[in-house]
Amino acid sequence: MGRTLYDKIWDEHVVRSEEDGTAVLYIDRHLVHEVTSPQAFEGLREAGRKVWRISSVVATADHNTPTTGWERGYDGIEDPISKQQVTTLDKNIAEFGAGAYFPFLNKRQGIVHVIGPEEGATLPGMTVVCGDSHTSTHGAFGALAHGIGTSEVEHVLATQTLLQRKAKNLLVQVDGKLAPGITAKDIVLAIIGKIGTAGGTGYTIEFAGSAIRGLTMEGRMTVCNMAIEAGARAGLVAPDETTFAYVKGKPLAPNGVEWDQAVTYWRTLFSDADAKFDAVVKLDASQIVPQVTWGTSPEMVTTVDGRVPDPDKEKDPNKRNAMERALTYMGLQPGKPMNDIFVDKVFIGSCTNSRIEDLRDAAAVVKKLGRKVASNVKAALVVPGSGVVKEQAEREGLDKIFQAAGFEWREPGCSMCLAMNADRLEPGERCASTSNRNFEGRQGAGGRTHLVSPAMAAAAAVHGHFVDIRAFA
Ligand SMILES: CC(C)[C@H](C(=O)O)[C@@H](O)C(=O)O
Ligand code: SF4
Repeated sequence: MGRTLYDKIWDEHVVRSEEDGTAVLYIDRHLVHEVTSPQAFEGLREAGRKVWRISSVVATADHNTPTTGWERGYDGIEDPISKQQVTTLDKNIAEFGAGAYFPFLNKRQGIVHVIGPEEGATLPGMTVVCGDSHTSTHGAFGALAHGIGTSEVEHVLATQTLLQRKAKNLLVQVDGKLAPGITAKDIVLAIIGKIGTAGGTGYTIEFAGSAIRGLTMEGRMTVCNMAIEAGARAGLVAPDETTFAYVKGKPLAPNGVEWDQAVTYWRTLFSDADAKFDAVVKLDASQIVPQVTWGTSPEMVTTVDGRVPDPDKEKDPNKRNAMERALTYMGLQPGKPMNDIFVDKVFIGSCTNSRIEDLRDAAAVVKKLGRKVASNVKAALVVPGSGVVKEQAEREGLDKIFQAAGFEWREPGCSMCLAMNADRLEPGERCASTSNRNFEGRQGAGGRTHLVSPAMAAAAAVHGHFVDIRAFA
């Protein structure tokens, strides 16, 4: 019988299977950041163990790094705990080693899920892990990428393997042509709106169909990034010419004869025509409208031309309660048109949407509208995902477009995606954000997050409220 892409990568990496279904998987790439690695390195130290395969480790500091004040060096990290996390990673890498390390202030530093692919550290067919739930991002390359916990980080460092149970196969098939202005972010929010945040629980999702094929690598990464918000630990897109073109020439990618051999293998990485999926979900891309979340979970999402839903119309009492609570937290009334929601801050960044294409999308909207950030918007941040993205954007003059319109052009990092550094929302502040999570307090205690695409965030910044970008896309 045919195998799915997931089955193929899984089979290729099983070192040993137990009768109860657990398997020992070999791990090819281990991405490391400062939040989930300190105890893992400490564990190795205490046990007197070394890292099994140093070259597999690619590390960076991203969650706790500030996005301003880099000229002050480490003194620019105001918060002592943040500073300690960043310097602890420096020390651990100095002691244990890494295949590549991009520390704070390094030109190639950035969000771990942006720099992995950018450095060619993420390749098709690999098993990739990181102590971070959004490791699913790397599945865009046809790599089996799992987020893991700190104790598993230690286990992988020490043994190069991970204990896993095989998930079921879910195919999410998105066919058809997207309307102008509709992006990968809208696709994935629409998927989550349809299947819910538990829809992918217990599955590895393969995203397929002509609309997924038509996405760039940046777009595919946006989709796979949010597979975890759909409940799946891993998302996949089969590698193809778009993938190979992106990977070719990246610093850690194979070259010469090894490149040819790699591509020959990568071309075998697809789900066979007779492969069996445990579940299939289909979406028509042409029907997807710009998405905006209204609540405190990514599944609480609607279209920009829609209205805040009414809990009274929900029959399921649990759902009704969750909706009521979300609306209270978000300070929204049922029935309010989404495009009447005014925002206090705008955040364009995060491992979902901080790559060059995302910044181009946002800048294009700013340029087209020819307006400045609206007076009710206290701050509009543009935070490139890495130093490499930042440099590329500056070469293209995107920084000038943003700055001329009143946006702040920042240094790379996780920034306002989560309140672990200086960038955050104040209680009650409402934000149009290109990130991936909108639960209570995510961007700062009492902060209110609306998840949108970069183009939608840029349009909200200059209008001061959500607008349907299809009107000028
Ligand atoms: C800090 C880290 C462990 C966390 C994650 O696992 O995803 C963070 O990146 C997030 O997005 O919430
Ligand atoms: S950008 Fe946000 S979602 Fe991504 S790794 Fe950083 S904190 Fe997590």
